[in-house]
Amino acid sequence: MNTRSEELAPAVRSILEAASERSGGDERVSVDARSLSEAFAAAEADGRVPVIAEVKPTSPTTDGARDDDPVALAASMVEGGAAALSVLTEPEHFDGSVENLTRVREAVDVPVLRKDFIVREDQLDAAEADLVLLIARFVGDDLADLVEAARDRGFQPLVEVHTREELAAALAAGAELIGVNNRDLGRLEVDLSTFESVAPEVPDRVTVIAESGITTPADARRMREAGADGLLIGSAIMDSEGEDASGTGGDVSANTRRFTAAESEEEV
Ligand SMILES: O=P(O)(O)OC[C@@H](O)[C@@H](O)c1c[nH]c2ccccc12
Repeated sequence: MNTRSEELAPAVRSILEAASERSGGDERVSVDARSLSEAFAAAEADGRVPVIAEVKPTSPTTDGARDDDPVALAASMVEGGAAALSVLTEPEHFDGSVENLTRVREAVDVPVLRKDFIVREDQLDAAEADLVLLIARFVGDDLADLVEAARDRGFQPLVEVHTREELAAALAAGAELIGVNNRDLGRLEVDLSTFESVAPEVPDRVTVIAESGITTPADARRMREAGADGLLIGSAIMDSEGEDASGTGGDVSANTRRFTAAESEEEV
């Protein structure tokens, strides 16, 4: 593994240590995946911004945790127009679980991404999902093998990058779905100009998703103008803070709608 661990934030180092020790599934999974590109096309046809809404109970950069039922959260996200969902399965730092993912996927009919720190092939077998995240920086030279291993099982691999170098590695590994993470895993800081500088290098045939730090509808429009086919949004949708008298700040469905409706006339 080529993780350049000396450049990683301590929280991320601890996440990776835990990930390398986590066991995978006993049996190889075989999934019949729901297509992300079809889900994005359906959202576009309907005038919705294609949003992957993320069920993330907590994270190293979040204060507090949300302990609502993940299935109820997922249903609200779909009601708010989310084209797809992302479910954290990392247990130690994000309060996620494979069980949450499985229950959510059974309850909705949109594609579901498994969000975790996969570093070995057997870890792909821990759960069925439509998409799996592979983080270029953490898998290093194993990227092409993991992309292939994921496809062999029926998953659509989403390869996460943060720099142009990682983008080049993702393309060389045959990635067709690429997420540009605006969060730097070294300092854990978010900068939306990351997407703006990396996205122009992505070939048209590749689907590109802007990840992290999208907190307002204006941010969503900014990422779309920079070429995002879809947006991955967690905290701003999960947020129960900022609840106003009408309670809308904590309403996951309304929070989702703010982003899916960011390009429509009646945007609020
Ligand atoms: O909560 P945000 O800033 O909207 O970010 C969502 C998502 O991009 C973020 O959770 C994320 C991006 N890449 C990851 C890798 C692992 C865990 C989490 C992530």
